Amino acid sequence: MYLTARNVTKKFGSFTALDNVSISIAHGEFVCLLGPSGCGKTTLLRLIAGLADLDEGDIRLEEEDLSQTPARKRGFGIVFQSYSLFPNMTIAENIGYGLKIRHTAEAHIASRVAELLELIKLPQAADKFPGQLSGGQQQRIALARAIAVEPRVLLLDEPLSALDAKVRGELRSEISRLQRQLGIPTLMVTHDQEEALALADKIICMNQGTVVQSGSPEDLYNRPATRFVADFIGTSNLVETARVREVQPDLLESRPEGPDATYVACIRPEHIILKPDANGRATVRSVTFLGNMCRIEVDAPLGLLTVETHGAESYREGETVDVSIPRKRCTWVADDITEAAS
Ligand SMILES: Nc1ncnc2c1ncn2[C@@H]1O[C@H](COP(=O)(O)OP(=O)(O)OP(=O)(O)O)[C@@H](O)[C@H]1O
Repeated sequence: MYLTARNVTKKFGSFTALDNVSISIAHGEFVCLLGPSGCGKTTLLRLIAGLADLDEGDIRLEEEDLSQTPARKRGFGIVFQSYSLFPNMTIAENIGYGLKIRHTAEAHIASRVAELLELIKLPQAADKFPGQLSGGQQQRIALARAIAVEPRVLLLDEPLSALDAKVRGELRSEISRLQRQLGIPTLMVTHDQEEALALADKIICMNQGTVVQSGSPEDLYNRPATRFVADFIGTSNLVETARVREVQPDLLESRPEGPDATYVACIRPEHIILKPDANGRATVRSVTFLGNMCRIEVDAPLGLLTVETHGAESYREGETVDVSIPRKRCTWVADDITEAAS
């Protein structure tokens, strides 16, 4: 592994913000730290950046212990949520800043800045000031400034969250393209699961100061380990074991051993098959048209289910339908919420 954080613990007074967290990033990998507000993502990023000290554990870059290396010597590029450009410097001066403080020759700075402006598709912006650019453009400049010095790792802290939806989508593609093109190992903090699914090679899902699951976007979506992950990433229908046993016992075949309270069935909305059926045992409660699909709430023997359909079939509120769930589409997840409560 290229960058590792091992058994990292960080406390603020008596509050444990990170509890024995371990993560790793491989060469060229794009890793997202994903989790709800307050779970410790930013704290972990700041420790890796060297902007705060950890209480226990270590952070290594290719086995080199970084504990005594100050932030500016780590050779990392950082982009924050707020664009944090220097308002009184031109765009060219902003991008070249890191090179200038490293005493790079002026001619080299100028050519590197021009190259980066091309790369981020803002070749005309060199002599402008940050205030003359849109939020999305400023964030691209912040990105160019971070990569100007050829960082060993790129750290992104919610870089898209201050932007409106359309610009966010564009910049998301831009970040993805740049990261792949340059191959810089990247760690991005986000609370937006869609963003993490779209960008990451690996998602590290966190909750309450711990890592709850990490893996590829496909792994986390298709094989969530816990109720928390199933709920946080995408939409899930979660059904208690006892209810499954009563209504559709064949779904129990893939269930790991354990008392009823330890696992719940997780069924994704797109895996439920609806059929119009006057004698069906389920009733459509609501239908929401979302353009490329319909989201339908159905009162079914398994409970209130959310179903997504892409088909031509349309449904009306109050209509009786048949609901079926293919056995292999049911995943069993650990009921961490029950465990925590008991
Ligand atoms: N300097 C600090 N002093 C005291 N508590 C802090 C400090 N920094 C962070 N915390 C607490 O540690 C917890 C984790 O904060 P952190 O900013 O890492 O969360 P986050 O997952 O990045 O959330 P968000 O998405 O809201 O930024 C929070 O409960 C926060 O209040």
